[in-house]
Amino acid sequence: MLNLLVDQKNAQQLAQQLAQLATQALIEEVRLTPKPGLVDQRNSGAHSDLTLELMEHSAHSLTDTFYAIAKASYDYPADASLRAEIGHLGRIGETAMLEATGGINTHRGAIWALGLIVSAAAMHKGQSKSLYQLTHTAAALARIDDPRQKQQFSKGKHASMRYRIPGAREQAQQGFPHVVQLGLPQLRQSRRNGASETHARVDALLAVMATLTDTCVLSRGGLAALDTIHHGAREVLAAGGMACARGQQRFTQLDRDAMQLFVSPGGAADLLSATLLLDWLAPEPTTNPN
Ligand SMILES: CC(C)(COP(=O)(O)OP(=O)(O)OC[C@H]1O[C@@H](n2cnc3c(N)ncnc32)[C@H](O)[C@@H]1O)[C@@H](O)C(=O)NCCC(=O)NCCS
Ligand SMILES: Nc1ncnc2c1ncn2[C@@H]1O[C@H](COP(=O)(O)OP(=O)(O)OP(=O)(O)O)[C@@H](O)[C@H]1O
Repeated sequence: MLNLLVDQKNAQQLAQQLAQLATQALIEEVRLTPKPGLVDQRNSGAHSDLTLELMEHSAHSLTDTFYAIAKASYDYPADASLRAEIGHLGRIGETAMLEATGGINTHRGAIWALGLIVSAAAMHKGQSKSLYQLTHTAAALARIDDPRQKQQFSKGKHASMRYRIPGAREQAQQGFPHVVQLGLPQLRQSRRNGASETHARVDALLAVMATLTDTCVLSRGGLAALDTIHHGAREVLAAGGMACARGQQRFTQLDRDAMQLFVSPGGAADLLSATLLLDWLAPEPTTNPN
């Protein structure tokens, strides 16, 4: 699949492939189990209105949006006109998601993060395998003002202003530092250490959670809850991660804390999807045995 992507010259085929990969990243994120406070295969975490089935249905409803974003971005520069178009398509995607879920927000933050990465990959015609090039291009697009963006209330914006912390917008504008510097390196390090793919992915989620100013957690639980989540995630990793018994014991505590505080690290989950997508688009260079 990856070789095909690199050789791809046709806008339509590339768009199809990117849309499938983005959808797959969402599906694999939600199926990953266990995740603290989040929807997974065990339960709905700290969500009374979300289920695994609804999240998967939502993910599939977004394939057309990712396709349209890739098609519009193919071989284009990150300029004001593309920003306006991608903003427009992103909002159509949000509407499609709400129609598919009966008005429930399942993937708003994910449309933003994955939409920008899909756009960047298509701008480079699927030919860039460089993590930095892809995230720099996505960031350049995110930094351009969207002329058609309405000034409306959002819980994320409110939390960002109230606590004076960066949220989803800034994470993208800075080139996804929690993915590039934390999630992806942890995913690959855990694999190298011999962890199973599931454990490596949970470790990657925890590496993001350990410092992310997640407006989902802040909106519901405030700074004290965010501190508990940060501390808990760090402790699991410090105990050796999910591949070892002590890490798993500490994880159980974090899982209980998230449920008791009734918080869900949705922003970290979105960035795990972004980590998976970038892992596929910009695979780790294999060392030459010679
Ligand atoms: C920037 C977005 C995410 C709005 O974010 P805002 O902070 O206003 O808050 P909102 O509460 O609606 O959504 C935030 C969501 O982001 C995720 N999130 C929360 N904290 C973080 C964080 N620190 N880092 C990354 N993601 C986070 C969570 O899933 C959360 O639910 C986005 O929906 C938007 O502006 N869309 C407009 C359409 C657009 O321009 N699309 C272009 C690309 S597709
Ligand atoms: N597995 C997951 N479980 C829960 N949320 C997830 C998961 N994966 C991604 N998310 C992200 O978490 C966000 C959920 O949003 P949030 O928790 O703010 O829900 P809400 O309905 O807007 O708020 P609230 O439930 O507090 O009223 C979505 O935008 C989505 O992108």
